[in-house]
Amino acid sequence: MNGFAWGDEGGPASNPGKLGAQQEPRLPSGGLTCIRSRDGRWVCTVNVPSLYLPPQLPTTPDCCKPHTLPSSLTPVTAMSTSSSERGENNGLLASGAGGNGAAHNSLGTSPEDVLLLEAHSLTIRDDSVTITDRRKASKKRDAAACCGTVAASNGLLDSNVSLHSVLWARVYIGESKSAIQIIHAHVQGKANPETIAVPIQDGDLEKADRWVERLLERAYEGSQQAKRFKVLINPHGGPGTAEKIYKTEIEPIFTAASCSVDVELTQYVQHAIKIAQEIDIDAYDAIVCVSGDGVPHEVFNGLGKRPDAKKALNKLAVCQLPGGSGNGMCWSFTGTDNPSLAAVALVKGKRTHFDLVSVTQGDERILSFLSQSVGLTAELDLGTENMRWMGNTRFTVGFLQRVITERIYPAEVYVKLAIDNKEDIRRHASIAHAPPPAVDHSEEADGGLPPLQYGSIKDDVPEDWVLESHPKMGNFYCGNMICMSKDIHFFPAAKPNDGHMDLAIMDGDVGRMKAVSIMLGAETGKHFDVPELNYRKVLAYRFTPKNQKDGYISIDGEKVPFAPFQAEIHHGLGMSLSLRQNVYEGPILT
Ligand SMILES: Nc1ncnc2c1ncn2[C@@H]1O[C@H](COP(=O)(O)OP(=O)(O)OP(=O)(O)O)[C@@H](O)[C@H]1O
Repeated sequence: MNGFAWGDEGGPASNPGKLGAQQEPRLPSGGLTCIRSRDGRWVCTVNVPSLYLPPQLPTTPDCCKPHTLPSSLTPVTAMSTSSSERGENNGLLASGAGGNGAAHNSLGTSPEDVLLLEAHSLTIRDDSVTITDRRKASKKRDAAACCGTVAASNGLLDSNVSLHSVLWARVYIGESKSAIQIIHAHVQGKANPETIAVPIQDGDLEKADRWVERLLERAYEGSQQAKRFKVLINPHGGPGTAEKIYKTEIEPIFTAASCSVDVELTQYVQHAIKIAQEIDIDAYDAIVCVSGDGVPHEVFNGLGKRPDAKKALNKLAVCQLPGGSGNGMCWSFTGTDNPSLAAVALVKGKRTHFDLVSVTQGDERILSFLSQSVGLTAELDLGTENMRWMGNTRFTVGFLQRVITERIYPAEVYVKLAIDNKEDIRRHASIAHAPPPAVDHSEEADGGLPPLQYGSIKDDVPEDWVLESHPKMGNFYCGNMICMSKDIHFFPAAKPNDGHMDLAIMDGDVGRMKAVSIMLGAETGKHFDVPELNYRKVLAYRFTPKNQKDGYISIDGEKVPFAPFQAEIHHGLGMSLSLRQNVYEGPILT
């Protein structure tokens, strides 16, 4: 064992009594060894597993014989991490992506992860990169080795940046000075690009180049570097602030990450359909909609109208950054509606297939990526337009207004069931990896949209579909994504690419308190267990309104005629970028 040491005149504060009488090393449960030195001071070492140890180092500091501790072997517990990286990041940077590099660091780093310069050492760790001032560090270590004084203070390491927040790195060659520049997202409420510059000598340029390449590889593991974005901004989306949000919060992140951007404002309703129909799919990696859910809905449908629809839907990731009031897609894939944090998630995002749904109504075939709803939810989507200025709050106010009336929306529903009980759904949701896409999504795949497996609304209902009468239906809600808007994880069992739609039906007469508790439970996914919520996984369904002349039907938040419609899933037909591959961000069903 070995480690850093610190001294204290009175012995370790946490355990002075036990250690006071001992001259022999003891090993308390925390992996700490404390001995009293000749001058009466207590010196403690943190025990680090032997994997840390360079063979030439003794197991305890050899008094007055200073040695150099390679920075790659610096005990991880000694690292300092800025408060912003620890938690003020809306959960995004602190996830598996590693907000606190120190806590997650593992024991080994390979030689190419370490760059030793004259004054600094730079080390790529499991989920962070550390930059150490070697002179400062070695002075402190020498002092510790000789005198048993402080070496494990925060001053030992100068910078520790999570790999997730590394946006770019380069070797900058100036006329008189050269430097490695590490551009990272510094998070304080929002993410701001900041540059760390580490001076390098001319003789180090080659190895610096190699190290920078290695850093970018590690920082972008599983993800493409320097993505090419077609950005569509709806200047009228949500509260009408999308353009400003893009300029102030999103563009700086894209620029810092060396992404190329081609920005276009949508000019009119359905403009995004035309753009997606005509876009050169080889020129971009993703279409990023800074908008509500309406623009990505149009983009999917524009891509779906192309003769090479399948290829286009596979090639181009379609993403949303928050420019609307719900921003369900942004929440589901990035876990936030903070524009700059979501932008970091896209820049570092991993390609994830996800399921799309074909909805047929009359002669139309519409692609749906988010949800179809009738009753309460549709009213919230479409009947609260006059409250758009409230942003996300309009859904809460709208809900409270409507739940009082306990309205019902009678309907007849045919379903093609996949999983029909909550226990099995829970089990399904706990499977970590999604099955592979059921359709051919290879780059070579060509042709328009996949054919409808169950026919359209104009065809007879297939024989194995189950007929359900819902004379008191209050809410019909079918979705593909876990999160519909902030704090509404209505489909906690949804997975991006499981080939199922999640269908939730609730009667209108369950009682106001029950309805409120279901909506409140959606924050954590607890509503899933409420018996009054009928939750199934389905492959297809047909919805027919009964005994009503008019009402709202919402497809991805867009109003369609109040008439029968039919829906079926297309396994993994769509593509997006997600913080974690094949995973939605949100509560996990336990
Ligand atoms: N320049 C424009 N003028 C008018 N309408 C537009 C314009 N650009 C896009 N639209 C339309 O705005 C509609 C809504 O778009 P979007 O989803 O971005 O915002 P939203 O509906 O306000 O968002 P949310 O549903 O989250 O409140 C879409 O149908 C789109 O066609």
